[in-house]
Amino acid sequence: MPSPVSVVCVGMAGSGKTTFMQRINSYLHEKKNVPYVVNLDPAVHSVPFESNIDIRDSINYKEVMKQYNLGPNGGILTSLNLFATKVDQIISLLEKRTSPNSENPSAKPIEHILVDTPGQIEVFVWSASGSILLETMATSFPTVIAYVIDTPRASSTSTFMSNMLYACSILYKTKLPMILVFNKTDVRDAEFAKEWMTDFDAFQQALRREEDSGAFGAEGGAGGFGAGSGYMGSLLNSMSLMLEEFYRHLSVVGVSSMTGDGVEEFFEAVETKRQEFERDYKPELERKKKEREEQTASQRELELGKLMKDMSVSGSSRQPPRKPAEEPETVSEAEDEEDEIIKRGLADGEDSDYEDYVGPHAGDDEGLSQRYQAALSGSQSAATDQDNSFTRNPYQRTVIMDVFRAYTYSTAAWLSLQSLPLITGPSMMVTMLLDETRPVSPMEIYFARCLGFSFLTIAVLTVMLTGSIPLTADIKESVTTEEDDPKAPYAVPTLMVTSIFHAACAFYAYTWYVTGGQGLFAVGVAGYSSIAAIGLWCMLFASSHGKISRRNGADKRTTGFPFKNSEAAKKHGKGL
Ligand SMILES: Nc1nc2c(ncn2[C@@H]2O[C@H](COP(=O)(O)OP(=O)(O)OP(=O)(O)O)[C@@H](O)[C@H]2O)c(=O)[nH]1
Repeated sequence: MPSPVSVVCVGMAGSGKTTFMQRINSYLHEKKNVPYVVNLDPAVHSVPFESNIDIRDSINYKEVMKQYNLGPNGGILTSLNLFATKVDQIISLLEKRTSPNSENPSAKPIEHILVDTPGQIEVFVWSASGSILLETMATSFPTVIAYVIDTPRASSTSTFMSNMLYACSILYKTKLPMILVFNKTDVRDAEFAKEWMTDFDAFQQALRREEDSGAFGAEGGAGGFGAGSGYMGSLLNSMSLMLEEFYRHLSVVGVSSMTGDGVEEFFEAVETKRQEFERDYKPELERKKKEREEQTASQRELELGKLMKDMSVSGSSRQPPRKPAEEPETVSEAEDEEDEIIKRGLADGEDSDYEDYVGPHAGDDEGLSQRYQAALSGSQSAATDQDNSFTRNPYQRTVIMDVFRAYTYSTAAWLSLQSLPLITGPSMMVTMLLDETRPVSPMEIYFARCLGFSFLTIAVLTVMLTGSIPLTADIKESVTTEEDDPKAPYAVPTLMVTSIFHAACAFYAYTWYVTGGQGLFAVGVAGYSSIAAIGLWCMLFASSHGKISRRNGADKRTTGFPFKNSEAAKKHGKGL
């Protein structure tokens, strides 16, 4: 099955992009070929179609303007920049939504992703964030640019040429297949434009006609700025010749977003361009992607080498700091200098400092290098795997799981510690806790032992339910607190219940300590509250319901800072 094609609509303000998007969206719905719609225009007040991803849900354009003290264009640009930081999430969401539904294999897969862009075309096409969004999209899906042109306004040779130059610049900037959509054909037929693009003489004649009638430079031949300028005429002439080659790379369709005329033709052009993308653009994109990956890998090698060298000289703290005037100017200079420092350090016998500093692994460069390699390659592969983003930072996961295990073991140890005297010497324990001197009743002994056994049971259950000690030798990988980790589904509930238990016991022991003043209760307060604190930390950082996102480390209580998106909040409130 071919992968879904992404259609990015760009065009000058008022050319009819949004109306066109609405038309192609409803056309696809009619054909029972539901598209996935993305709105990247943060400034649009309302869109006449339902968007699956809307920039306005996460970014409040007016707040951005206010907070950063920007004008409308700066506001749009900054909003796009902020949104571009989420490009990984967007692409993985698109990939997930457009992949076949395993739960419902008969459901028709999504074949089109429609993207609406801001009316300020240059803000999108010429900004870094626009490039990032487009490039990332194109590496995942065949991507086609639909450049929407206001046909009635392009009916004079000069506005037509301006539009073509703009289209040409977009083509060279994005390097993606492009379809010219002459919109509003219900007002003015696009045949003239198609003719001008294929027949140089026809354009020449139109130019001459405009010059002769003194209507040069205005739509519909009404005269205008620069009318009759001979220089402009000859410039347009030569430009039309120059653009001939460019026209050959384009598909041209006339569409009326109002009546729906030409939409079918547009989708035929999309299919042609999709095939062109697969044939001509994809290999080039993949070549570039590979090149970038190789570059990143070699850069990493270089950094690793430098890191190893840094480690080699890290013990030489007695080296005088380098003067600013001695700063190396090139990478090779810097490397030569580092080699020099290493040699000097070793000659001075400073490798003993280094050994002290690095510890037992000193000299085990290969092993160390391998460990760094593993850490670095781990972070690289995770960038493409959004849904496993918890695995993005293996170091962070290890730390979290270590604390989690420390919690479960200390819970088990603390409870076992209390259970031991209760089981082995119940009479002694009861006597210690009695205010009066009297023989201990059998009932008291029974309950004291029962309490001891209960503590021991909770201790065993805690380590088992959290998977800290797996029940089967088949579990080779360590257990996580992931919701979808089948190895320990009760890990998080056990964490919560036991943490509440510790907190309640700590409070109870505290009240007894305050009223009775017995030192044993103070020990109870210290023990229970310390473990409860670790449990709380685990609930915040290790649990799936934590307030701190394990995905990106964001604190969900302050995500609205510095500006809260009240519109999105309202929508979520309504369950939209
Ligand atoms: N007659 C006619 N009018 C159209 C057509 N398409 C759009 N319009 C009108 O053109 C105007 C601009 O349309 P929009 O869809 O808002 O244009 P846009 O490019 O999204 O505008 P910005 O978001 O401001 O850049 C509206 O008044 C539309 O009704 C069409 O095919 N025929």
